[in-house]
Amino acid sequence: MVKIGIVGLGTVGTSVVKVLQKNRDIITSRAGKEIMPVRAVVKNLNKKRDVDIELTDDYKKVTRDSEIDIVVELMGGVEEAYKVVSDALKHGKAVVTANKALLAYHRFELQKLAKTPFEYEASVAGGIPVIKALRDGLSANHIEEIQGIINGTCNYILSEMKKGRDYSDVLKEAQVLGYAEADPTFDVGGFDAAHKLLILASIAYNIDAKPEDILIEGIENINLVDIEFAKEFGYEIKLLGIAKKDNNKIELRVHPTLIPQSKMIAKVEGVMNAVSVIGDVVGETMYYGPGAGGDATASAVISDIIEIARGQNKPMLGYKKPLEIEKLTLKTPDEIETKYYLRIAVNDEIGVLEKIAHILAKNDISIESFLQKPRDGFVKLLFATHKSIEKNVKNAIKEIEKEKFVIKPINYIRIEE
Ligand SMILES: NC(=O)C1=CN([C@@H]2O[C@H](COP(=O)(O)OP(=O)(O)OC[C@H]3O[C@@H](n4cnc5c(N)ncnc54)[C@H](OP(=O)(O)O)[C@@H]3O)[C@@H](O)[C@H]2O)C=CC1
Ligand SMILES: N[C@@H](CC=O)C(=O)O
Ligand code: NA
Repeated sequence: MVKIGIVGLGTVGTSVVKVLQKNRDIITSRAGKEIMPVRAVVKNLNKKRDVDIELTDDYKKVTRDSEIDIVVELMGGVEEAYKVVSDALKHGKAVVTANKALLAYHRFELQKLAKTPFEYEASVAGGIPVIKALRDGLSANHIEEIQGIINGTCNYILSEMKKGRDYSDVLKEAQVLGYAEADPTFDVGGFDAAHKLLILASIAYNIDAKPEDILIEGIENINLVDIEFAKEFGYEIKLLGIAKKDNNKIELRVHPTLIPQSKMIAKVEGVMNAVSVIGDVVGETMYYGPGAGGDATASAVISDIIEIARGQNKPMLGYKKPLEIEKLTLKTPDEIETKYYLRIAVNDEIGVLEKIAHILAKNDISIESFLQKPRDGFVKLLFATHKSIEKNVKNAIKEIEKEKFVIKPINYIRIEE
């Protein structure tokens, strides 16, 4: 028998206990042993629970109990969770976690500390086994690129906004459905997707970067005008996490992105996630499934528990020896190169277009297409650029915004084709 202690009995923890019971037959056969949840750590002992399990509010009763084999961390947060997980590792426990925020900051320290198995499938794209795909299935490949919809809450919000629904109503619904983080600004601000991207990048490239090192933009400023423009021009707007290798450099970024409707990833709706991984040997592979929610996440957490119960012990990030190839360096956000959509609201005056075109050209930005939409008393100018450098685009935006004919801050969305 394998005994587990669960730290955190919220959306995911409760589902883990329920699924271990509901699917006990198949889980026991696959693990070769019975898996028994013996105790759960919670913050509030007085809260009513949906599952019957011994409770404590002292995590050491799990991390230091000699009877417990695996500590499953499902409490969230960074420093408190780090304390719990490192205590478990120091006391010889195997660890399973769904906590991407913890891993975004501490994965390399935890890797050093872990002498016992450490699994984290649920931390990226919920129920999709993308960590196992990248760490195991694609381990013969140099990874060229990863692109993914890796936040279920944002994809749900963007999908519902297309139906004309209000942003804040949909966000509230995502919280009720158990998709959102305890603090939903992590979702809509792009930080949760960034945490996941950093985890994927560590497996793909062994790169140790922190959220502060990369470009992160959320969906808070996306509005119906952008969504309608996207539709009209054959694009969908998705929050993407992107990792791209460019010689010995790597770019990591999270931002709302215009994607042609014909692309598979553009068709991913609601809470579903999708991750495309391009390997130099295999070519493009794609993984699709539910990215958030109690049961989908529990499916991934329990797959890790089964793997440990079977006696498997793999290197945490997938590397048994130091890299033989040259270490990649991280591009600064300013160095990123992609296409951009700019929406500029201006007074309807002679010479405006010429002035804007001049500023763009001066900053080495070439226009791919252009559209002008008259509105009551002003004009909306929509530009799509050819590939341009982020720093030049930001400079051009600043310069154009200084012009008196510009009546609102300029909106921009990056394009991936
Ligand atoms: N929800 C989802 O779809 C997914 C979530 N995740 C990750 O899984 C983890 C759990 O998420 P979720 O279940 O949604 O979160 P919830 O907020 O629903 O649950 C958190 C649980 O942890 C307990 N807890 C929080 N802080 C402490 C503490 N200091 N000491 C003891 N217990 C504590 C809470 O106790 P109490 O009940 O008493 O308040 C609660 O039971 C997070 O890391 C999240 O990012 C990953 C993939 C998907
Ligand atoms: N809040 C996250 C939960 C899963 O990781 C999301 O919405 O994707
Ligand atoms: Na996963």
